[in-house]
Amino acid sequence: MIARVEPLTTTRRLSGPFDYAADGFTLQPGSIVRIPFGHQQLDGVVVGLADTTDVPPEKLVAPTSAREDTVPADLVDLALWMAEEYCSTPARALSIVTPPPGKAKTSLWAEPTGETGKLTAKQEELLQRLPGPTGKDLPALRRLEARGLVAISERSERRTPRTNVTADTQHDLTPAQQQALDAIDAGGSHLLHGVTGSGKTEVYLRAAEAALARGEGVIVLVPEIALTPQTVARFQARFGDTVALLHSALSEGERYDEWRRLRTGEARIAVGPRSAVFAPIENLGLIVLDEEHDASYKQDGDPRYDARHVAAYRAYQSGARLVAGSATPRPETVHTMQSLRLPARVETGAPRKPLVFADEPGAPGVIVGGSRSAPALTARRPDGLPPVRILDMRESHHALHPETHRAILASRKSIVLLNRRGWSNFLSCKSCGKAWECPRCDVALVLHRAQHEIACHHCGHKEAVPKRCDACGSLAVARHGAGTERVEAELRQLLDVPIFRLDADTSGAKDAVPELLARFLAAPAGLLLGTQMVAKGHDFPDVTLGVVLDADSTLRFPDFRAEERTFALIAQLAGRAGRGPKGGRVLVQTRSPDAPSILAAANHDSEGFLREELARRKAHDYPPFADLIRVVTSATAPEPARAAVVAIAEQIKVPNTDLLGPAPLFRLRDRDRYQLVLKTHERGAAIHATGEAVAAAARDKAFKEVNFSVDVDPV
Ligand SMILES: Nc1ncnc2c1ncn2[C@@H]1O[C@H](COP(=O)(O)OP(=O)(O)OP(=O)(O)O)[C@@H](O)[C@H]1O
Ligand SMILES: [Zn+2]
Repeated sequence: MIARVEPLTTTRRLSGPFDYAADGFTLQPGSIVRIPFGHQQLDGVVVGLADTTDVPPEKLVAPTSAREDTVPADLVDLALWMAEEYCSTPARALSIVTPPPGKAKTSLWAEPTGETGKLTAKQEELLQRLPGPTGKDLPALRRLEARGLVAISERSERRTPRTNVTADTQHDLTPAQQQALDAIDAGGSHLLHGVTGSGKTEVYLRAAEAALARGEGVIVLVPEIALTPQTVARFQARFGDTVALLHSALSEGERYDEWRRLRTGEARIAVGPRSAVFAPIENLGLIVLDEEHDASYKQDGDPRYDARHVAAYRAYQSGARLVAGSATPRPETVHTMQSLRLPARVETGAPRKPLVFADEPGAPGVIVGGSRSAPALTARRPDGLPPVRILDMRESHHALHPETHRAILASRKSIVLLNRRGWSNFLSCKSCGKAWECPRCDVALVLHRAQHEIACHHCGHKEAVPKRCDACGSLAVARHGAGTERVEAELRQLLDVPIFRLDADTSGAKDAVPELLARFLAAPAGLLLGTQMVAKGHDFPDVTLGVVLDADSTLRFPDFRAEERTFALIAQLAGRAGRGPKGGRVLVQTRSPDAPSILAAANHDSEGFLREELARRKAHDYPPFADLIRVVTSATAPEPARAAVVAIAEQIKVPNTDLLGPAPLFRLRDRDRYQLVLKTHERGAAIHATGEAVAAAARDKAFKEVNFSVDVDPV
């Protein structure tokens, strides 16, 4: 018997599989073997078995060992598909689906056999506490074992990840929820397009229950575990130990045990971020993609897979149902999946009353683009969503609009979003104009006052805050813009309620984020301030005010997704306010008060936004009407990177495909970069041609120093 093995290496220069003699091993596709490879020993994954080989017998060698844990065969197929789909290599794709390192932890366990005998009082007591772990009583228990009174065996011991425990409250479904559930149960792929707080999670829970009842397994994908502790807790509360958690913050032992529990079928629901799409679940019946618009579903390293696309393939491969849920779905998803609508919030507790704020006599209403004197409209929206007011900041020189200022003072509990961390975005010299830039990347350094440093948000470079300009010696250094750190300091002057700041600077330690979210949830009064992290799916019923500062910051990125991101961020933040019986409202500060994405978000009009956005995409031939593939080359000097991308561009000849570029990108981590973008109507052919062209360039000795990265469906 011959095993075809892909050695797990990261180089692009090697193309397997390679044949090994499999006699003496019980191997199957998905077995993991240690193999001699040239002068080294490597791990490899068996991708197929054969009876014959072209390798001459004297050269044919055998693996040195095989691991007990194996990759399910369908995940081997999935990885090989992914290698092609993302212009990666089989080895890189396979290394994503292999089991985590580690092994089961075992301990000794004692049980009474039912035999009786003469016992001392101490021994009597010992028997009373069984069955249980032997612990420090092992010697005494061994003596009882010798007399046949006790049986001692080795048991594997689960290392359980720590999570928030919540009580389970099962609701009777609303008619809209029931209709959605029925459609999901009937099979196929669906987009659950429900406004924020419409009870999407309850629909996922019921769909999962139905899958379990059919004997099927479930995968639930969430953006980031730390930011979605409530969703995770609700699955655990409903389904207990049949839920396994898969994410990177687990210890090695926990990760191994959770993987193993899924592999053996002891656990049947995997919950986790994007990599949980590779959970080893047999007879998969349902994949849930919560907050499907979230950018974290895209993997940054090679292969640059998109868990949403992989989930769709895996659902197709296994015949599983697929549910992608969001209040702000991507245009792509709306275009390709059948939509189920949850048009209104579920009423929780007493019916929501219109909120009257101290600064605003009379009823608040939906006032878009209005000033403080604009007449208040209706008392509350029929869909239960909070009214949103846009505040024009074009004339303002302060971080907070006077109305925002008053509203924050009047609100017990609020959330403020500013999608920029640090104190100020950049520093410049007032006399010579020098701007402080990263020495390794072409970007400005951001001031972090608490750390007394200026830092690069791309590579992590840090230096001391300059006291004078090193170009002209001037002492006048200007600080431009405001980030979360600065706004926090300003708010502290203003407020006597606790301020919880949530951004990449405050969320470093393990468990810091869920702990901060739990403290904010429990606090009777407080203000949660932070970057987009504050706009995720949190459910804080007593938040009555949501504020977005500098709402057009995401619009200023030159990217066809700028509108989509802006709309989603504002609508999601708005969705955090007014979820309880007290209701609430939202203020959006912006210098682009007429931007369609901002107006649509202020009206909670995702249908209108999607209609216009899809029309715009169609007019400009962007996804979902065309596919994009991005190739980036980088090197420590501009010329090799440029020459390599030109060589690739020259080799790609695909009909119905435009090449945009090559064009230089900004320098990153001391590497000069060039990019080429393919815009294509022949997805398969374009991927294939790109893969070939990049592989050829990677093999070319002239480009030995060049790194290549291919991004299919960049986000
Ligand atoms: N049928 C129901 N009856 C009463 N309450 C419900 C019902 N369904 C869900 N809820 C409650 O309504 C609240 C909002 O639901 P949930 O968090 O599932 O909304 P969501 O659509 O997932 O929101 P988001 O998009 O903001 O994440 C939760 O507290 C949930 O327990
Ligand atoms: Zn840098």
